[in-house]
Amino acid sequence: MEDDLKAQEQIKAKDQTVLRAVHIEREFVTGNTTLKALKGVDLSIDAGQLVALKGRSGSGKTTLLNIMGGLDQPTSGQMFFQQQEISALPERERTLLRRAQYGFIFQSFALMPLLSAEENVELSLRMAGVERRFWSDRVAECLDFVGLTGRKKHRPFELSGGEQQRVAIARAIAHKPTLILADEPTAELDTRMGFQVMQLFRELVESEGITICMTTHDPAIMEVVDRVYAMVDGKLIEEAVKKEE
Ligand SMILES: Nc1ncnc2c1ncn2[C@@H]1O[C@H](COP(=O)(O)OP(=O)(O)OP(=O)(O)O)[C@@H](O)[C@H]1O
Repeated sequence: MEDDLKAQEQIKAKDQTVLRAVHIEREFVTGNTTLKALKGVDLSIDAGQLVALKGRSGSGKTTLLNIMGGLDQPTSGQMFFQQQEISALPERERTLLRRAQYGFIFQSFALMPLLSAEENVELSLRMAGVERRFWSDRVAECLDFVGLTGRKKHRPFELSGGEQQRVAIARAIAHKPTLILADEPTAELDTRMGFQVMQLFRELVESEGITICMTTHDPAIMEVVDRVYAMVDGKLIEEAVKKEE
């Protein structure tokens, strides 16, 4: 009975739309030139999906990711996180929503250089307002998940690129976000380390039901994701995903 309920809940969670873009446009005005980076993007991302945005440099991927995360606002159109229109929220509410519900991962890891791996992860719990008594267990759990328990006292410069990105993943998941936004998370890594990061993403989606949206240039990654969108001329086009049976 309990298992049935749990299964039903999982199906329900899968049906939910986590992120919805409605005709998003974004213009950048520099001097007397206006650049249309996004020209009407419509997109819907369901819970528990791993989604990739690809496209050539300058095609608008980061711009879209920033609007998805409430870090930037569209010139027109709407971005919804679950039922809430994040693009219409005042700055302070957007920040609170972001801290509680989102995890961010960047190409260059963006760890605090003077903090150890475990202190970097702990910082995200502190920022999300998680009670202090939960910190140490949750930090240990997240570092274990990314396979870095043995490196917890190391600072970023004492870790490899792949290890730093895994600390960044532990930091992004520590407060149990609904959605992770990752901007070129494997771009600085070699093929093997990039693959490890993608395996972790897959595991997060499968076992934790986290939704992940990432930008990438890497064609190899396309085999691990559920959906691929190509950014072409400021618009998104969905591509067929080839998956091995
Ligand atoms: N703050 C800004 N002011 C002016 N123009 C900007 C700004 N941010 C981005 N742009 C322009 O918008 C376009 C889209 O940039 P964006 O960073 O979203 O591309 P991208 O697809 O992420 O590229 P890359 O793969 O190189 O990271 C580019 O032409 C860029 O120069």
